[in-house]
Amino acid sequence: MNPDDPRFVNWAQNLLDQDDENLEFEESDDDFRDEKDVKEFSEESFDEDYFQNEGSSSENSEDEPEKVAFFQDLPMDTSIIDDLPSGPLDAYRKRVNFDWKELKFVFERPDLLKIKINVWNTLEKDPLFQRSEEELPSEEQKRIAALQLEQFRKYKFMPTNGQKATVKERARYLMAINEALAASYPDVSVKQAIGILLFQNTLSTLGTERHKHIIEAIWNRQILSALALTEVAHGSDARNMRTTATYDKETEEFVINTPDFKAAKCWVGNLGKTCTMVLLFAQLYTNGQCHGLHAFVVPIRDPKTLLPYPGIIVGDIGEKIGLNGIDNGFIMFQGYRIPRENLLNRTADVTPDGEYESSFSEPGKILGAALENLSAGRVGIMQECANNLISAVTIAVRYAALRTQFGPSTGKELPILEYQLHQWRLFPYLSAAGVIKIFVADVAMDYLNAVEMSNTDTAIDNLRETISEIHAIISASKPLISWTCRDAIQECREACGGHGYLKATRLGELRNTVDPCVSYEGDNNVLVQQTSNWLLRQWVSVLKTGTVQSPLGTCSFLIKHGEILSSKLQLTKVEDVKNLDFIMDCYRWLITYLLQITHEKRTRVFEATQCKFTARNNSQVYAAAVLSKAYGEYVALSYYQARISQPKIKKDLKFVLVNIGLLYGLSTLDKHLVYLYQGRYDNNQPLAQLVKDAILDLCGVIKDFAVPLVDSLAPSDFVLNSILGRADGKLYESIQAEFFNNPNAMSRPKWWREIKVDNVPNLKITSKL
Ligand SMILES: Cc1cc2nc3c(=O)[nH]c(=O)nc-3n(C[C@H](O)[C@H](O)[C@H](O)COP(=O)(O)OP(=O)(O)OC[C@H]3O[C@@H](n4cnc5c(N)ncnc54)[C@H](O)[C@@H]3O)c2cc1C
Repeated sequence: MNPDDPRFVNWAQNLLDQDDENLEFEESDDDFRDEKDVKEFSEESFDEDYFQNEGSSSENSEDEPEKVAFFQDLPMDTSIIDDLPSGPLDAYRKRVNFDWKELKFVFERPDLLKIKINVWNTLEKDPLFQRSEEELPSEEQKRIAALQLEQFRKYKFMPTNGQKATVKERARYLMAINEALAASYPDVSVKQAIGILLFQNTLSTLGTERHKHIIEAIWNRQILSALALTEVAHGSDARNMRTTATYDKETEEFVINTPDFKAAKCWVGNLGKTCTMVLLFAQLYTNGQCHGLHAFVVPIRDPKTLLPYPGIIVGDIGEKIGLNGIDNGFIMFQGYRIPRENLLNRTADVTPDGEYESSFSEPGKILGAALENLSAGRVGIMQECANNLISAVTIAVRYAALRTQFGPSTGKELPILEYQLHQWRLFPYLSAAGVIKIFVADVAMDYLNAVEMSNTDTAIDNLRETISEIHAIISASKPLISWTCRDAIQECREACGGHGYLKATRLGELRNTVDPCVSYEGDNNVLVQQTSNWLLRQWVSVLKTGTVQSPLGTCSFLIKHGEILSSKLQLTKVEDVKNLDFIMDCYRWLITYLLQITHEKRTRVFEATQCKFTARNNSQVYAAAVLSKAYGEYVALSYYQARISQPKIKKDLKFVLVNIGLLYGLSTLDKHLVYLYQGRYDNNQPLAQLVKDAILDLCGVIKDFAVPLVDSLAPSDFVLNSILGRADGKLYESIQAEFFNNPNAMSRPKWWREIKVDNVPNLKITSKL
């Protein structure tokens, strides 16, 4: 395998289970299904307890495993970070004693930051990556993004020690390179993710020896691909997709057909204009029998001419709300033939004479491959959204520190950052940015560990349970983070007032880039159901056997469910709630309570309808959906708490980290208070009031370090690319430059004659002198 092999991202699209057979709320181990379903690499592999083995259930202690900070021992050379230019933001920067560069190394692993800085410095100098002043037509955006991708592929960003590093470390380096690209050129990053990284990853996990030459061609820059799952009439519901690949034993080929327009593959990135090959998901038929969705490599355009081959109708879907550098396309096949070998056959194959054969020997490895296929792209989205969230809050906080409005007396205006209402709007998102940045970095390592474990030949305890738990974590986290980022960007736009609406702030681009993240790689509202189903299985297990399968410890507390649900709050003062342990206790109670009411509701609906499908669907609102959200927040906070508890973190930095952890925790908990009252956890204590008082106290504390905090989170000005977010604080200078220098700012419009009014009385003011 190529040493640059990125085993970290995948675009295996949304093989989401919506089957009524798939409801596991009562019995979790008597509903095994046949092997076929697993081999289709659907989320169902996780949704069902195929691999649940009673003997291997981990009887966890309530103590959660220690999550080790993995980079505190790396050399922290702050000289790799440029100093910030002096300017009006210094007034806030001088309020703190901590070194913002040292804080940056809590948020970013030094070696990964170095890689990212190298990417950004290289792109900043490259003429092809200079940004246009004007809005370009979408065709031109596509041309430039395609050229930029070609150029990006030529750079060697992998550090020299990368060749010697483990597969997991190389994957982490590649994630950093991709993160750097996504933060600065999202269109190019998505094109690369789909066209190269995810394609290569799927070939590695679902393909075999016979596909190695295709992987080599990818690395030799001879192929750009697309991943085609979604159809016009079906996205989340992959099982009902209707594109077929029917085996013809006479010619030893598959014949691909699109029955009608509703079954056309669509929204597929790179498909519109640029890719030459497609990774196609189609229903496999042999001898008249359907074997479900399988993956095929399908050449669609002649690489020399970029013209489609006969038997294909392919095109671009047209202009989108954003990301117009990407050519999202549609495709229909009319009796289109591909060789038998183009089936990705790691888990099932078709013999030359048309027999369907499955190989089901290593379920742990297959589940690991499924995790890699389904989750890699989601982890990429989590990183991308974390960085976009940081960009948005950086712009809004720097603007708020510079923008003055009103004041206690004439001539004494206050920066809007000083207003409590403004702090309350922005700081929960600023805190979320810090918490999520750390959470994503650490959960990505756990994800890579699980993938690595599934690729080793030695038997590993709890591997299946670990993989299922990682899948549950990611299925809650991708929605949590993309929704948080979406909401944050809108609040930041509004927090910058009218100027925030200028294109040159970049808030609009950020908004449009993050927007589809809630839909692709698993629609958020569908994806969170994976998490609640996993949690419900743990709940059933704990009720029946007193055990849970939670090797990472994210729900091992359920073993004490009785004690948790009977506990009551004892609160007297605001300091009682300004405590991370208190917040974590509240979350443990909340998750346990939500599990109880969700399970009761699901059981009630099932008893009334005898339909698992209805029971699952009618226990989402005010139950399973909230449960997944609360679990996602809890997991994010527990990773964060584990990291900031590292003794090596300096006291002054810890002060910042603890306060933002508290604000994030309390402001998310604030939205769930109704459940804490409904379940009588508060026992008539003044919980709501104390939480609100604490939030406002924390806003007042964070105000004084908000600017250096964003300095430690923010990328360089080149990456941020916002006239309101510049590190030098030259706010009005950059607004003036934008007004004065925008193309045609002061020229008379070419079409002035069309609006000219004749016979206007002479109203010109003339001087009396
Ligand atoms: C910018 C962009 C790029 C994309 N790139 C690709 C690509 O490269 N390749 C590819 O194959 N696809 C791609 N897609 C498609 C994307 O993967 C799908 O849009 C996504 O899977 C959602 O499917 P859908 O659009 O059919 O929505 P649907 O599944 O029809 O969902 C519509 C709405 O119904 C809700 N819903 C559905 N089922 C349920 C349920 N059981 N309970 C409650 N609510 C439900 C969903 O939450 C959603 O809000 C892309 C999409 C976008 C926007």
